[in-house]
Amino acid sequence: MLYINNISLVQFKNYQQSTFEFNNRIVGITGPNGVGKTNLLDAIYYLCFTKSYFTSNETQNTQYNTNGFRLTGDFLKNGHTDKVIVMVKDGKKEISLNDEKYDRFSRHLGQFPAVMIAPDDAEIILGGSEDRRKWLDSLLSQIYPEYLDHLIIYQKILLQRNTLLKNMADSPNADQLLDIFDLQLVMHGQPVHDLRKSFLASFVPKVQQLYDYIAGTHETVNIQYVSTLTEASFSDQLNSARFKDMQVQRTTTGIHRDDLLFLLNEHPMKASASQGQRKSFLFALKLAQFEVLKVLKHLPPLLLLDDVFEKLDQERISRLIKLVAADSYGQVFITDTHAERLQQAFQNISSSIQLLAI
Ligand SMILES: Nc1ncnc2c1ncn2[C@@H]1O[C@H](COP(=O)(O)OP(=O)(O)OP(=O)(O)O)[C@@H](O)[C@H]1O
Repeated sequence: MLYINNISLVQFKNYQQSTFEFNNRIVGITGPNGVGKTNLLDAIYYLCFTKSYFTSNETQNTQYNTNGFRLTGDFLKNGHTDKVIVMVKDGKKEISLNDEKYDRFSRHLGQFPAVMIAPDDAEIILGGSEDRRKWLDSLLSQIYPEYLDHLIIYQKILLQRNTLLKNMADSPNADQLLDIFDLQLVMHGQPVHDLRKSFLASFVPKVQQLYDYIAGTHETVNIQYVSTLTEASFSDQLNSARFKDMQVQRTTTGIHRDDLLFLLNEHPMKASASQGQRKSFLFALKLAQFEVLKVLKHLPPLLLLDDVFEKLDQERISRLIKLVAADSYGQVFITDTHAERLQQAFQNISSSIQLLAI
């Protein structure tokens, strides 16, 4: 099991200096709008992921008019206590586990798995292809370490290739260089494509199952993987697009253009699904992600649920609460402006909840 027992926040967003003790598997965080409920969830997320869920700009995480923040959390993982400390000062970040500093933060990733579900996640459906790739990349990087390695190299080569395309006139051996870049793009892009494809094929049935449960009815959901690499071999595509790439001065084909098409009853969700249906789908997507991580990490991740009650009808809320209260889930944090609503929802299923009023 994975639990966080307590957390201390110093100069993190609106928290000057606060400590919270968590003594239950289900923790409700309540209080009026703007009091810092989401910020507290984000602080927990930060300790697990070495970054905020919402922004990579540390100035936004640091309390106004201060030059840094500190987060400390005591985790209980399979019977052992682990202390994680994050310190950000004057733009410099240090992270330690049990007083040992990390030289690479990526080593921390996956040790304390967590899944956040927040209202801004709607961007995964409504935003651009970049939002969907970001979600998929973050998930697959946690599952397959080699995925992140390929992706980082691919992006580096892509940048170099695009720079070359912009400076063709100054590069006498541009064609040879492009040949080398293309080989490397294929070498690192193809495995990313293959992992995205095989993962989604096994992931969609899980999402469908969870969607049906939350919605309480069957509506077909699907995730189509849209990639130029499915149409022809990547190296052929790079070859045939080379002239065009030179004209537009960027790489027009490859996994950096991939997208996911979310469908509800075979119609694009972005255009036709209601807000409640979209939200139910996002829950299904994130809870399927939770299940995948749980199997892989051999323990249930922390589940951080922000503003879950908005836009869901009573029936869907009840089913969701019943699901996350089940023993197969680990520690769950839920924010809500209404303490009574939260308490009632868990009382209805005879589940205990710690209510933390901020
Ligand atoms: N860097 C910062 N320094 C100080 N305060 C900040 C900083 N960033 C955000 N805040 C404050 O944090 C508050 C927002 O907190 P948060 O989003 O956690 O609220 P919430 O309780 O989740 O609200 P809601 O119920 O509306 O979702 C705002 O009052 C905002 O002014």
